Amino acid sequence: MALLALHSVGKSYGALKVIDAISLSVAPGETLGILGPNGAGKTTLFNLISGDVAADAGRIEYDGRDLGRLRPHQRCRAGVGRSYQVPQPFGHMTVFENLVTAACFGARQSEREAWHTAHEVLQQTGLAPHANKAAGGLTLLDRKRLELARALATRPRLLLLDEIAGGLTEHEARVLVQELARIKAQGMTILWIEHVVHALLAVADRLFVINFGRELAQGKPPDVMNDPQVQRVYMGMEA
Ligand SMILES: Nc1ncnc2c1ncn2[C@@H]1O[C@H](COP(=O)(O)OP(=O)(O)OP(=O)(O)O)[C@@H](O)[C@H]1O
Repeated sequence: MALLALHSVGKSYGALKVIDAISLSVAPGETLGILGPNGAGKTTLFNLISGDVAADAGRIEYDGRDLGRLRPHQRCRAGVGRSYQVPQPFGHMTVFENLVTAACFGARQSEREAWHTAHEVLQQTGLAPHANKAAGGLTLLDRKRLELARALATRPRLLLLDEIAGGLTEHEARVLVQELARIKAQGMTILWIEHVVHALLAVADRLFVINFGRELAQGKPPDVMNDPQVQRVYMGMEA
């Protein structure tokens, strides 16, 4: 059974259909990469899954359960963790405190459990040397890592990553990809929006391409990348 399934999900803002009858599913342990031009509706899709925005059509099932009635914090506690395109740490708090907060509120852990989780996630994401630094003073790579770490500290089964490699150097993106590959190898189910295509291709099992809120293509990465419609719309190449 799929861990996440969207059935004809839709969202409009006034006359603008931002998400139009999207159906997709993600199997446990699978990484689905989401591609699409700017403004295609990718972040809105995440907002619908995390509950930041309410769908006005269709059904979203997580682990066989209708997410529709759950508020964002309830979805998080059910195991849906996410990162944001623009990192959103508590800047005045340390990295460690940010992780403890995520574990306490996102996973309902006791303070003791949350400390344990924070230590584990610091190791997992390479942030241990920065544990006592204020989150607001981190480099872009470390802010991206913290965004990933905060999502992991909520103890998700499904991880939604929104442009986690955006703005990084080639080397930094490679480091992040290695971290994500390790997380995936531990069995995490991942939905990853990314414009840095080579980073996405290094981890994704399947790709899903959105254009104007609709599905343009989905399937195995080589098939999708060679699809003439995808090449024309997404990469600006003539078929
Ligand atoms: N709250 C809102 N009110 C009105 N329009 C919105 C709102 N949120 C998003 N939109 C519009 O919906 C469309 C899709 O936006 P979205 O952020 O989901 O795209 P995206 O694919 O994530 O883009 P990018 O790759 O640039 O991050 C855009 O036209 C955007 O302007």
